[in-house]
Amino acid sequence: MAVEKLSEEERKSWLDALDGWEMAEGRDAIERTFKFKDFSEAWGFMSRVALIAEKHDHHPEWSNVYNTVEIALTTHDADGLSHRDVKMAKAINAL
Ligand SMILES: C[C@H](O)[C@H](O)[C@H]1CNC2=NC(N)=NC(=O)C2=N1
Repeated sequence: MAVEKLSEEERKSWLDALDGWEMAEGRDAIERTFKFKDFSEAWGFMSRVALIAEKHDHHPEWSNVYNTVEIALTTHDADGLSHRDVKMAKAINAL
């Protein structure tokens, strides 16, 4: 299903407002690193993100090493950033 990429205007206003997320190097994606006390807390967070991802039908690219979770958001159906990524980043930040 095709989705529109974010326009220049939308990028300026929306991406700035996303606490902690940065543009990825060399690709049209946003990234954020989350640190937790230990693996159990990191995994708990990932479980909650997984439920949000299913609800939004929008899935993160991510990795976990012990207490650290790295998340990249991009829209495969748009081959770049779309409003879906902004929505998802906001929902993750609200956890
Ligand atoms: C069929 C299904 O709705 C699509 O494949 C969804 C699933 N999750 C997705 N996740 C992400 N990150 N990008 C997508 O384009 C995407 N598309």
